[in-house]
Amino acid sequence: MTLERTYIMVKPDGVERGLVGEIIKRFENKGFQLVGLKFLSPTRTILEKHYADLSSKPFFPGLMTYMTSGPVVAMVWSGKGVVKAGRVLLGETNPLASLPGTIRGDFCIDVGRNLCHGSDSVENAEKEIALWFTEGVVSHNRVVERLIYE
Ligand SMILES: Nc1ncnc2c1ncn2[C@@H]1O[C@H](COP(=O)(O)OP(=O)(O)OP(=O)(O)O)[C@@H](O)[C@H]1O
Repeated sequence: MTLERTYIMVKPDGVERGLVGEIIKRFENKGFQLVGLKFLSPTRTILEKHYADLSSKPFFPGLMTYMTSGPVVAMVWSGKGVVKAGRVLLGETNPLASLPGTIRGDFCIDVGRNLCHGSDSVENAEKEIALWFTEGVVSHNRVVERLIYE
């Protein structure tokens, strides 16, 4: 079975605030599989590609300053429906509109400090994985698979 994949990134505020483990834990608890993980200081070049569709927005310069303010944790998670479910785990783009129980609903307030990124479609997930994980990801058959999927 080829499972869906998504690109999840803990942004610099999430790293600085010590929420990397908490964010990973929520994806692990759900049953999704971690297949890519790295800690890096993103360049403007990669961020300009990642956020290309937002380049004309008034908040774009601030977004670049925020995203280059420190290291990020880049991850690829795999599982049934993981793109949509990942966005549910993250919460709304605006944290004040996010319900308690979501990452943004529980841990942040401002849209420009919303802790994490999650791909918004299967197509964009694959583009983002290709951008951030040029070296590829791990291929591993977990033994717990039959306890998570029927
Ligand atoms: N009005 C805004 N003011 C400041 N920053 C914003 C604003 N809107 C979006 N952003 C920032 O740009 C990021 C990307 O915006 P987008 O509209 O693609 O939302 P998203 O897909 O929910 O977020 P992400 O791609 O980070 O998961 C947001 O997560 C947020 O950090």
